[in-house]
Amino acid sequence: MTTPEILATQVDLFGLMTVLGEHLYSTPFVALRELVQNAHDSCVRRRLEDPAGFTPEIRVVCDPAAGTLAVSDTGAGLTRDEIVRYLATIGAGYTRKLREQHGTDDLIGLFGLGFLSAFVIATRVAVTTSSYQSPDTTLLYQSRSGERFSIEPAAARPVGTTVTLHLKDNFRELSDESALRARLLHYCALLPLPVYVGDDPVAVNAQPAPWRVGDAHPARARALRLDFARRLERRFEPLCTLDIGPREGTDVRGLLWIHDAATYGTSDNRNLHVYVRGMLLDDDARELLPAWAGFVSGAIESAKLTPTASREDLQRDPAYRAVAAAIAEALVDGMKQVAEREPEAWRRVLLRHNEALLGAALCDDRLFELLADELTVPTSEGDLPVAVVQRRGQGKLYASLSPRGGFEEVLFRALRVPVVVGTRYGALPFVRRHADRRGGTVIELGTAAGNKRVFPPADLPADQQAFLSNMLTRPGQRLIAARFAPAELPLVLVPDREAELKRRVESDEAAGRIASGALGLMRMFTAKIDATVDADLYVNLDNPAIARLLEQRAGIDATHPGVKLLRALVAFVAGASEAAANEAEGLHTALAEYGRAVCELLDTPRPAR
Ligand SMILES: Nc1ncnc2c1ncn2[C@@H]1O[C@H](COP(=O)(O)OP(=O)(O)OP(=O)(O)O)[C@@H](O)[C@H]1O
Repeated sequence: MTTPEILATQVDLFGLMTVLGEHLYSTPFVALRELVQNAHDSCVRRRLEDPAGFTPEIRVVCDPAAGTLAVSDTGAGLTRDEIVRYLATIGAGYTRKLREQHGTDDLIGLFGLGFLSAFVIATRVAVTTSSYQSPDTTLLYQSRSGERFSIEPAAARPVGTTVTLHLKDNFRELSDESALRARLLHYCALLPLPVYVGDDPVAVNAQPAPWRVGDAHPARARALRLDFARRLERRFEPLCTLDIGPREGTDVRGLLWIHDAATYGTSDNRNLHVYVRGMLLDDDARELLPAWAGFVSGAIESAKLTPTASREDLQRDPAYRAVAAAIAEALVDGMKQVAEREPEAWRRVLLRHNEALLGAALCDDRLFELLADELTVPTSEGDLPVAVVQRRGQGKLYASLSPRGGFEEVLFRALRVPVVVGTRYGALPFVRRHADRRGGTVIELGTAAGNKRVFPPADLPADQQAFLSNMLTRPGQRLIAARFAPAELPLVLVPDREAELKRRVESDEAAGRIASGALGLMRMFTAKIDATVDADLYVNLDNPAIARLLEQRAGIDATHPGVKLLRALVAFVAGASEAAANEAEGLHTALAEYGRAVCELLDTPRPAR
């Protein structure tokens, strides 16, 4: 048996850097975050190991002319041995050891990788450091690629560390102070230690997170929250804020805000900043917000969330799910509170996000209860609350499923009853839920069941039925005798939507528009549709003109001006429907017939009164 050869795995540092720079982090700029985080951890270390007279401070200074960026801290510093063992050893760090020793939750570093990301944005990295363990010694670490490095004595400095990056050309914007400040504001908003930029005496994170501030006057607390939201929100003006307070089973705290910009039902402008131990981990954790909350942004912190190695994503573990559940709860509770305490803001929320809220109310029963009387649904008479639609429909909620104004419009405009536009986002399900919860009947116009309710059929002897049919219908129309309101409306033509579809699918034109496979399938379906009737003509027996027509039927034929006028009316009401919209010819004939009938009536001497 031969002894196996034992070899050490080689690390291609250049390859590893490419993975880090291009794949592990969403943007190489997060190197800045990593350096600030190291400075923070170093201050925590000093507080634990050498607290006497220690004032923690982190300062980030840039020099646009030189293209450099330097992150300084007053932390523990590093000895020569520590530089080699921790700073320059990938996957190792003192931070992890410190956490294990002290069981502290304050430290951020975990993986021993972060420092490496500096080489993704810098051509050269220089670190001057003086350890509290040997304050008389200052060392300079330098490296171009992270692969090889030098250590040499340097001019004395106070205990602490300064990491200077000579930025690559494409990352030079970090040497611009305002760009730097904007990024730091996001990264460090919740960091408990002060982070200064340049020689500014005020820290970028001087304003504490609102949920960490003790009891403030309600108006001041509200202003603080809005101010915090404004600083973090990049796209929208915050309209109002909602607190995420402590809840059982999770440590999540934070703030949500509703955008002061209109959304549609399907708009998804969700955004969530997630901080873990004060550092921004994920600036787009939208999945933690409920899917219906397309109009909400926020910032949260939780020490229970575990970052993935990229530290820009979160592990989808039970803690993650608990945080998501707590956020959803807080959002619903928060909306209730805004409704109660901030009527002006609430009015704006409803105005801006009515359509999205229709969808939201369907996803959460408590939201439904909150919003049922506040939201409006689109109707033929404009946007109206469901209760109003119901009142004007005398207890019934009429909804149309047709995308364009059809017979429903003619009929219901005559009745002055609003019809819900059932094809718009959330409208019909919301109305149905409303009827379920608050009572009421939804009548879906255009469906067989709906039509039966709107036009209750009436008995008519066969000969009278045949007479009306001969006088008023053209081929393809079926006459149905009915009694319906308003009595002033003599007839309504209701196109058969399935027959309409059959005609469209089977037309030559469709062959060009629909992929042939799909067309074949659709034709199999439409072949079963009886298209001999393409519209039902509901004739209103309660209408005086129809009643008179029936009374005088013995002396009337199709040339009678009264019949011509009614036939023209059929064409006019058909004109409002989609099917007939293309039948310009039919409308034209009807207009001519209408004109002739009027002339005949004018020419007929009126009986003396
Ligand atoms: N500014 C600093 N002051 C003192 N020590 C530092 C500093 N920066 C880095 N170090 C040391 O170098 C080690 C490695 O840093 P690195 O950023 O690579 O990893 P980490 O911070 O431990 O973990 P993570 O990859 O999760 O950030 C740290 O654990 C710390 O011991």
